[in-house]
Amino acid sequence: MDRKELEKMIINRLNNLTKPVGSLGELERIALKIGLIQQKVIPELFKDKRIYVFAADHGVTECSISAYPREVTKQMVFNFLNGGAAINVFAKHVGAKVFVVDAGVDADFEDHPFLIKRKVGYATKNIAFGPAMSKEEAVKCIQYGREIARSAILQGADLLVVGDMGIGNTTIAAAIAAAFGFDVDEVVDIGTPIDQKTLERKKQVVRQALEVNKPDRKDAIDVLSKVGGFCIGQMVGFILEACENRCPVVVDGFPTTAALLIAYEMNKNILDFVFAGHKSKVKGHEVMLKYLGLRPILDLEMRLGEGTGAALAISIIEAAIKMISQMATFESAGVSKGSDQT
Ligand SMILES: O=C(O)c1ccc[n+]([C@@H]2O[C@H](COP(=O)([O-])O)[C@@H](O)[C@H]2O)c1
Ligand SMILES: Cc1cc2nc[nH]c2cc1C
Repeated sequence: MDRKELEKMIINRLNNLTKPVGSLGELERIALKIGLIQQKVIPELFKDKRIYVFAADHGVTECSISAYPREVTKQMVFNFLNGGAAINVFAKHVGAKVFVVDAGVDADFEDHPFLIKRKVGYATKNIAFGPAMSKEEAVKCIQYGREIARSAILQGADLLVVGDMGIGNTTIAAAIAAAFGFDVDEVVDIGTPIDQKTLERKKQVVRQALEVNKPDRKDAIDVLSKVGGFCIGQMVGFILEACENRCPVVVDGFPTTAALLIAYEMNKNILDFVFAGHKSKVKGHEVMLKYLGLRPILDLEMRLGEGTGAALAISIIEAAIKMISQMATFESAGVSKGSDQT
């Protein structure tokens, strides 16, 4: 069936459910999007929901731009694997599994069933003084991310959430946004709670990173290698591969959306498969989402990362699927149609 025809059939079903036309607002748009992804008028609930938290360290932490020390990245990886982090609690709440990817944490880890080891380095170089990584490393990151998504889908995953963990991630995300032309003042904000002086330094670091590296905004790999990170690069590949295989992806906050920006530069067709799980409290996030034309599902003033906002949004996506698949129609329930019915 062609896309236009399917879209018409889904909208027709939505309008025939026992509710005034359009009264379930965004839930109706979510149901339509999932139907188009699954190519079904009545979409199915997910059978294998997975959250992948990409962790890595950044050389830019040398510039003291975070409220927390670098070793928190490694410590939080242990916390994820032990089930004690917010993402573990929310994942359980929505019935999803959590996988942790070591994309470039400054530590070595023992094997663990939910740890995927794809270390590209122990940390990137400091973007304030030169490129974060080589072009080869950037390409490798994307390839690793693609492999992770491909194997998840082959194993049966039908909904993927992308989460991030890395001290310094909000500086890197802001540098990526600025490299694509967003105003530094618009995208540099508090990530972990820092004082005004540190915030000014963070802005200065981002400006310096752009001056020193001169990333070419038309070349996504150039942006990734110069001002990106190992976790960001793997998220780029992960998002691309999921979307190219028609698997819905839910992005989380500011760092994961910076990865989406790069992925979008590489393939402009991916957004039909992407949901913005929430709007982060970090101010640059809203600007990026507007640019991408994505409406966040939740707005809970969260700024944690790890995939937490996206994980919670799963329950809304599932409610939208249940709405279109389980509600009665005017005909089946014997309810009179109003003048708003088509
Ligand atoms: O997702 C967000 O919007 C978000 C906003 C602020 C902070 N974070 C998380 O906090 C860490 C980065 O904070 P920072 O201050 O070190 O850049 C990193 O692990 C992110 O996952 C995440
Ligand atoms: C404790 C802590 C947990 C996090 N989870 C994601 N980013 C984080 C940053 C810190 C500091």
